[in-house]
Amino acid sequence: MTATKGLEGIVAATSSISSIHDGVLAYRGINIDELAERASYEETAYLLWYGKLPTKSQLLTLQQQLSEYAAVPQAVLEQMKLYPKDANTMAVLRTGVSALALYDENANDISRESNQLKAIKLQAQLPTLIAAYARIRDGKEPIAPLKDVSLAYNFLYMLSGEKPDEVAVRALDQALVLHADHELNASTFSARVTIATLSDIYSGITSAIGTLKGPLHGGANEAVMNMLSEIGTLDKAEGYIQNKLNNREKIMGFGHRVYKNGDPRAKHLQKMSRELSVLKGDSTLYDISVKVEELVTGQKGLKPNVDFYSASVYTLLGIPSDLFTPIFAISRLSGWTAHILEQLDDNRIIRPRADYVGPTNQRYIPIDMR
Ligand SMILES: CC(=O)SCCNC(=O)CCNC(=O)[C@H](O)C(C)(C)COP(=O)(O)OP(=O)(O)OC[C@H]1O[C@@H](n2cnc3c(N)ncnc32)[C@H](O)[C@@H]1OP(=O)(O)O
Ligand SMILES: O=C([O-])CC(=O)C(=O)O
Repeated sequence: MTATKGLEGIVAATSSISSIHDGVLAYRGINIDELAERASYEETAYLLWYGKLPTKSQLLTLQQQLSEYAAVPQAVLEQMKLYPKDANTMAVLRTGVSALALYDENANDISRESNQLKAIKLQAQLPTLIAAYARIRDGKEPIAPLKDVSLAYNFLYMLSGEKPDEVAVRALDQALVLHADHELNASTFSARVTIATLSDIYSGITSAIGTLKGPLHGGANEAVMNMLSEIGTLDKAEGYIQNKLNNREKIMGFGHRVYKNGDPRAKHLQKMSRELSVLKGDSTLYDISVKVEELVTGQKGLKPNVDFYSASVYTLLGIPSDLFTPIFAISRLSGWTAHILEQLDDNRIIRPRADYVGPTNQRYIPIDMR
């Protein structure tokens, strides 16, 4: 038995949810470029869950369900008020989702019907949880979700209490479409591993949130923003990046396990970043990002991944950087839960082997002889 570090190149599941072939990402066979331009996040979530695009009435039903379930139990909000105000927002989300399970009497029902409904409920509740904590830690009261608005609209509204503008809603909606699923990425894999033991969906999602949190995965979008803030001005970009590369440090938002010739989602986020900069009349962040890309791609051949331009997009939307990875979770929730349903449809416990390389033929030494 020989191990492959990081399971690179290992095919660990069959799936019909999303595919990456020759650098093309597709959800249920539809190219992400087309979905990014034309689909709403709600349509995308439906597509991931049910395998086909919704009809008008199916979409309406989903939108009504998302509205109906968006409120979170008051007890969970009260607990959030007791969390430290400087808690890591992904830790808050992980704990919040875990708490939601305590108030769901069907939490441990793993039938397909119940899991599908819980997937919709979690999709509806995640934005509410995140927006509530963002306000609580700023000393404000959470804002109740609106009915009959899109998920992107509701999230922006619950953050500020103000009607978000159309451009911001469309930009966030498109970012959510782009992040919704990505084959067997680390967090999806951890959700599948958890659920394959026949554990409940909340456990699967808390595993996934914990996995997404790391800076080599979803946490990279916040790390990109920290880097752009440290750079500060365009003239400092070159020295900053050169110094990191000389020290063999990783540049966040670059590289990918699967894409070696570029991430097909990055161009959409770059375009969005450029357009939002123009609207804001300040292109500092965008210009620094482009310069960083030029340097990193030029010197290392590494291309930006989905996290790189999302950092400037979210900042230009006025969103604080510690909400970037939670926003990624809002979007990936549809992918995670689609994979959970798929795993349970044809389940087998996921249990690979390890190539043991430690000492052998050792004896027990009594404690007073060690
Ligand atoms: C949503 C997502 O999860 S997208 C990924 C988000 N993560 C990041 O942006 C973090 C930065 N990127 C990385 O750490 C990596 O590229 C990963 C984690 C995405 C992929 O990791 P792997 O597939 O294991 O790539 P691996 O680490 O083998 O990279 C190959 C080489 O490129 C280098 N490299 C990879 N990414 C970077 C980077 N961002 N900056 C500098 N060098 C890099 C590695 O150091 C390695 O060099 P070496 O061969 O001299 O040791
Ligand atoms: O697939 C991966 O390894 C990382 C990921 O989640 C993505 O790129 O969306």
